[in-house]
Amino acid sequence: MFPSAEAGDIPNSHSIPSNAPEHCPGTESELAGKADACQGCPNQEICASSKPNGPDPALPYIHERMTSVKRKIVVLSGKGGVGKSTFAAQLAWAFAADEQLQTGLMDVDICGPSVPTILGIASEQIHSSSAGWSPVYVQDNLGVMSVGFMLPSSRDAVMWRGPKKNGLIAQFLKDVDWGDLDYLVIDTPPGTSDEHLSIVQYLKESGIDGAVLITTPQEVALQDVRREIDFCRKVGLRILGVVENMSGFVCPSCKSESQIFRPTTGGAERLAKETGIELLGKVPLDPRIGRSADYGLSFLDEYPDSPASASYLEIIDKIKYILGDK
Ligand SMILES: Nc1ncnc2c1ncn2[C@@H]1O[C@H](COP(=O)(O)OP(=O)(O)OP(=O)(O)O)[C@@H](O)[C@H]1O
Repeated sequence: MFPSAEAGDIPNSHSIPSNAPEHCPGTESELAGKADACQGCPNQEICASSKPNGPDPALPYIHERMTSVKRKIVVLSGKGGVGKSTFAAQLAWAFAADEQLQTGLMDVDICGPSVPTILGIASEQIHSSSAGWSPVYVQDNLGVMSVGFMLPSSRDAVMWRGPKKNGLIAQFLKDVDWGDLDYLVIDTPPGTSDEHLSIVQYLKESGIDGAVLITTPQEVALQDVRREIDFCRKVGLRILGVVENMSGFVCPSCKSESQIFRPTTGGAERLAKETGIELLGKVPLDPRIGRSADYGLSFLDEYPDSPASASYLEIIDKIKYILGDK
């Protein structure tokens, strides 16, 4: 059985102050307070005087484990509820549709793990062996790891502060026996918090291939995506592109499309132009996506001919193309 989530190292947390300049190296960096970007920053003196902690002892183990993962893709969103976990699941399912490809899905949304439900494996538990913790397998070539598997029930809340969350993420990266993976999709909580910084820090050496940003068309969601873009740029995380989710409603009967979020529809297009980031595509609002997720079924398999499936597949093809895998 799975060892307690309490166990393991508690790595250093690091942060970028909210009033940090562009290209802030972060308070844990050896360059804290000393980089060009720090000149004139109100935090410069504090950062320069605080001794950076030594390298995290988990890093070499993480690097060793991650050498057997070819591609690591992080799924981000500024706001909650925009469909990030649903997209991460479809992405993993689509990769795994090719039997030759080994895929992992890691859910680091520690306080709101929805991946086990979306993949229909919420009642599963994690087992450990001498090789590490075994992911839960949805099918032979699709393994999943989530804090959701460690909770007694889906009603139980995880109330952890940053260092404890970081400790679990380090364990997911170094102790999970993913085996050789072609793709590791990492689902994150909304916003830019400890979990995101940990992932970036822990995978710095092995490298993250890119981030996919999910948004809905409303301006409030787009504002948060701008912050997410700023975060990615500050930490040097490559952005593969933006996906506009719940973008219009296609009636399943008459196939006509209604713009639910008028007049802000098209916001992701504008944002993409404004920021020079690729708009990977738009996924329409389709109530069957929510139903499939609630029943733990792959929407792509259930409704392969739907406009939403066509959009998902087009977006996933673009991601593969950008990564040079197509
Ligand atoms: N295109 C879509 N059409 C209809 N429903 C959708 C669509 N995308 C996602 N949903 C539904 O919207 C809800 C929120 O999706 P999801 O849990 O993936 O969001 P999230 O961004 O990961 O949220 P959080 O970060 O707060 O966990 C779910 O019920 C999901 O089934």
